[in-house]
Amino acid sequence: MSNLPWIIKYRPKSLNDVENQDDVKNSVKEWIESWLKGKAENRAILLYGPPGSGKTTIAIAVANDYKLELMEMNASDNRNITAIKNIAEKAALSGSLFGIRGKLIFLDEVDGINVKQDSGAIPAILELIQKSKYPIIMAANNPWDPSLRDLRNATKMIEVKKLGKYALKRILSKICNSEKIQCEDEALGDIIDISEGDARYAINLLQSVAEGYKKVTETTVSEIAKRKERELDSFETVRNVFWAKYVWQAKNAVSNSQVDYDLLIKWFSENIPIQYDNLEDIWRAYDALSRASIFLNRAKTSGWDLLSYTFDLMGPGVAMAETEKFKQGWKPKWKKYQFPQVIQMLYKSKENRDLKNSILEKIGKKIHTSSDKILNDVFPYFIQYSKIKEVSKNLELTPKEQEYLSTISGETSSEETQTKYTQKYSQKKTYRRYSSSKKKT
Ligand SMILES: Nc1ncnc2c1ncn2[C@@H]1O[C@H](COP(=O)(O)OP(=O)(O)OP(=O)(O)O)[C@@H](O)[C@H]1O
Repeated sequence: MSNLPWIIKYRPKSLNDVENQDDVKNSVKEWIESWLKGKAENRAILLYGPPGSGKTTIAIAVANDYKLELMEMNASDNRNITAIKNIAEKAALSGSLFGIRGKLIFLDEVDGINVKQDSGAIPAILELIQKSKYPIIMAANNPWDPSLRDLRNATKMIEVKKLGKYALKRILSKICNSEKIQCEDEALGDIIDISEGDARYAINLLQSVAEGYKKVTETTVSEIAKRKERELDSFETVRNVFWAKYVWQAKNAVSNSQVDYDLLIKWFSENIPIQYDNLEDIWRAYDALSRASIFLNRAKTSGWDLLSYTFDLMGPGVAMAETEKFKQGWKPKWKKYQFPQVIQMLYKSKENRDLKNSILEKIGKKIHTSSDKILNDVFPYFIQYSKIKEVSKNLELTPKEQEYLSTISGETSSEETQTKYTQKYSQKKTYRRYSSSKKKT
């Protein structure tokens, strides 16, 4: 349970728990009750409104309240068209027989249907609406595309407005209480402002701050919000891919990402073993990622049209590596993602290089010699024989430079230092041999 994303853990089970949206709840209740009595004017309803306003939540709550089995499907995934046709066939035949639990069909994201690619999708849904003996709820963010005209005409349209500040505050405060986390009022206010009425975004942000910092304060929220451009986008891309249930979701996540492609590969590489537990899933995900990397390199040299293969492999390839995803009842697992270690190491080594150069410069100034000469002729002996405390004062070394010196010298016995140096030196030689042999070939 603790691994569940909060948007799932705290999704209202009943319409009574859905915050605000009273008009929507009343219209939906009225419609479903008339449906169940066989008196509905409209065979389907279309809930439309901005992301995270509660459309899916309302559909799930209706199914729970009226004890209907929810058949949820994403309309914009073209693999589902055949499934929709099958449901249309079955739904036409079965009907709600006495004693058999009724069903509620939920078609999400009907505005994501690519009419050019899936010309059969809208007719299949229209047929489903006509034939179905079960009620149908559809959801869309933007239902006003001309291609959706027939769907609009075949349904009762219900607008779901974005959530107001008070409703969001109640949702977030309840979560803070249940999770027993310290949440400052002002910090919740900031999360609400940033989220602009999107409950999913607000809850995800709250979870990121709470898991990252334990306390939800104005400072910790602004830390995460400040990093949004730089880091959260990587976190979000990775999360959206791992949580994608459909191929198109995973592909959208990578193709809309602001993160540099090479960097994104490193993010996935770091987090695949964190997200997936099954060894075979991990193997499949790395296999796809390594191919994504090959295509990225080819795209750089042979032409950027190859980039779409990188997207396919890095997004859907990694996302669909998890076999559990294809089973009934799969839910995404919340994992705490990690910044790529390899980049941290690069930062660290750059920082170390800068420290070393500045020490070389300081020694050079004292003995009037170039940094290059110091590096080759003086530095090895300097580390081995000098007393860091003494030279630090003389050279006016900063605390970081002193720390660097003591780390590389290890403040060890000269014998140990010498062994270290010999090893380092022979590594350097090996590297030189390797690079010169590479040049020759
Ligand atoms: N009115 C609400 N009351 C309580 N929680 C809500 C409400 N609306 C949304 N939420 C929370 O926000 C999460 C996201 O909402 P939901 O998935 O229903 O949005 P949506 O409108 O279907 O979004 P999208 O258009 O992106 O599919 C839910 O899991 C739920 O936890």
